Amino acid sequence: MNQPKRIDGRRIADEQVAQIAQRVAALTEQGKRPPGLAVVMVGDNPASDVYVRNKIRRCEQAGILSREHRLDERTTEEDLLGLLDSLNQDPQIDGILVQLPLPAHLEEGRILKRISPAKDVDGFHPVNVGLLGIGDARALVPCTPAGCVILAKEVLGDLTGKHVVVVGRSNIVGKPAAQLFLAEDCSVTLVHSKSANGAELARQADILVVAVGRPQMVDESWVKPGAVVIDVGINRIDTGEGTRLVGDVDYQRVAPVAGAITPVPGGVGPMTIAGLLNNTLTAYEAVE
Ligand SMILES: Nc1nc(=O)c2c([nH]1)NC[C@@H]1CN(c3ccc(C(=O)N[C@@H](CCC(=O)O)C(=O)O)cc3)C=[N+]21
Repeated sequence: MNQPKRIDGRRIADEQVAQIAQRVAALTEQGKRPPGLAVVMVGDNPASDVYVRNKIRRCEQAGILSREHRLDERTTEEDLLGLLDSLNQDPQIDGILVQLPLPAHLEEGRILKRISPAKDVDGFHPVNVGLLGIGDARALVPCTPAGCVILAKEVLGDLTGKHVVVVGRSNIVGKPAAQLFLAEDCSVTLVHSKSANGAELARQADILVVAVGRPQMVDESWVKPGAVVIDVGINRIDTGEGTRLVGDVDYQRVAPVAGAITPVPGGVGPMTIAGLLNNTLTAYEAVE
């Protein structure tokens, strides 16, 4: 394997955004409307703020129309559902994203179900979850797991027969990542907080995907020499002299063992946004 160890998610995401921008430019040059994305944010969470700004900036780079809806922290569920209904009907809007986490008084499940599956660019609606589960190509697929697959393919090429261990079983990353790698003909193991022997299972992975939300939890004892390690975590930790972003993987300890590894930042994060733009264009193409 003649590959650099550090997988440059930012560069790969830049390439994807450039490709999306070309496809969008080809549409608008024909006089067609651009694809449109609505980002809905309730309350202000400083981390969400950064992500939402990144999303808007990337939309601009790609020529995708973006609209930001910032709602007060105390917005009622009724008002939020009303906004989603109007976005579902809006002919300029192809993709709707409700930034998570939501304030506690809003029930996430009910809200995510209100987004039209055709505009569900996060891939969180039960219809899209189901389409992904049965391997239907019409599914809008969750952006972060889609980015993980692209990064693994960037290093390994065809993934057929690879053993993927996914650490974490969330609906937004772990479970859909398992489905997407299965669709690539991988063998897939899901490891989670109740697993009896997580590190031992993880050491069998050709591709280790870590999405647990615990800073630097995975060390070299979880990694088979030469494995491809994909770190989904983004945790802000206090270093004593300011804060720093770290993943769920202890990069310093794991990098010497791994065949390739994604850094944080600059790994999976930028790929998530590229996936969002890609889904917005896919949703557009389904209606135009
Ligand atoms: N409905 C919904 N969909 C999401 O996709 C969603 C969400 N809610 N809530 C929050 C998480 C988090 N997320 C990230 C996106 C980009 C970066 C990203 O671009 N990170 C950069 C920079 C990070 C930084 O500087 O803070 C990097 O890793 O290099 C990170 C995290 C999307 N999320």
